[in-house]
Amino acid sequence: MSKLRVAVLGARGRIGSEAVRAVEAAEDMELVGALGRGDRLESLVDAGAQVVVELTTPASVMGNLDFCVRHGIHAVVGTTGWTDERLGQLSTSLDASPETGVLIAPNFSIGAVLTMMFARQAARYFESAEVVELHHPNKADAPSGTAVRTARLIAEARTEAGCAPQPDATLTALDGARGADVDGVPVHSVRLRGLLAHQEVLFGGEGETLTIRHDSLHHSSFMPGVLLGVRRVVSAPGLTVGLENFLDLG
Ligand SMILES: NC(=O)C1=CN([C@@H]2O[C@H](COP(=O)(O)OP(=O)(O)OC[C@H]3O[C@@H](n4cnc5c(N)ncnc54)[C@H](OP(=O)(O)O)[C@@H]3O)[C@@H](O)[C@H]2O)C=CC1
Ligand SMILES: O=C(O)C1=N[C@H](C(=O)O)C[C@H](O)C1
Repeated sequence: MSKLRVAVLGARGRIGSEAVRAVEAAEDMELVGALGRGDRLESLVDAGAQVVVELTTPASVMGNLDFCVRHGIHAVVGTTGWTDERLGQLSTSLDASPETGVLIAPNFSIGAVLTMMFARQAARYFESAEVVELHHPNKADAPSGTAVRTARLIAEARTEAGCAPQPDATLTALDGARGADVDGVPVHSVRLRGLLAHQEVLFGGEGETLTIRHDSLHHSSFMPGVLLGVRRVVSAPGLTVGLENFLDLG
């Protein structure tokens, strides 16, 4: 069987360099490109890349994906910064290239994906829900893409179930004391030397709380998800948001 021809964008970054090693080690893949800032995207076409793994910055990702979609190169995207407007823009460009697949994965680690799924499941049963994400201090953005996605899934589940808005009678004395409001769910960001990527989802009801916690302790935690995304995106045309769509979660 022929190997999948894969290129990594952001190849010298923290997660990109790990992805380069993971693709090189995968028996069913061939690394045909490892691009950093300033490298020519045209080299992806010259190298015959079938799938790009996009791990750059929110400022670069849209331009890179525009190029990939226009050239029929599938993409597995871990880069953050996704708004409804950006997703709409990407969907529109995919309409013109209907055989191309793009996976946006807010988090590639299986534990983080399960955290999001469990949080969505729990959301309707508790009056209160808050998300605390904790990351290394070099992270480019806050809140994390994972935390925003988690909060949105919680909010959607609560709306579908007809839940009332969360109780909160606090008068805040300082801006930011209650975190960022993501569709009615407070999201708090911690940046601390020594950490990598961590998240707690806190639920509260009458006389009880539930905490779901996930810890990524090394960038290797994201690699099985990256490789799964690469293998599956080639037969998933259009836009897929969330690695859970490629997992059998029962
Ligand atoms: N979905 C997931 O599971 C995960 C997602 N992420 C996300 O991935 C992204 C990268 O994170 P991280 O590796 O920590 O960040 P880094 O800053 O370590 O890496 C980003 C890399 O992208 C390079 N870059 C910037 N613009 C371009 C471009 N146009 N073309 C090619 N390369 C470019 C940067 O180069 P230079 O340094 O020269 O600017 C840098 O080497 C973030 O959005 C992060 O949140 C991270 C971990 C897991
Ligand atoms: O920048 C990181 O490190 C990470 N970014 C992603 C996010 O913003 O959710 C995924 C993971 O949390 C690591």
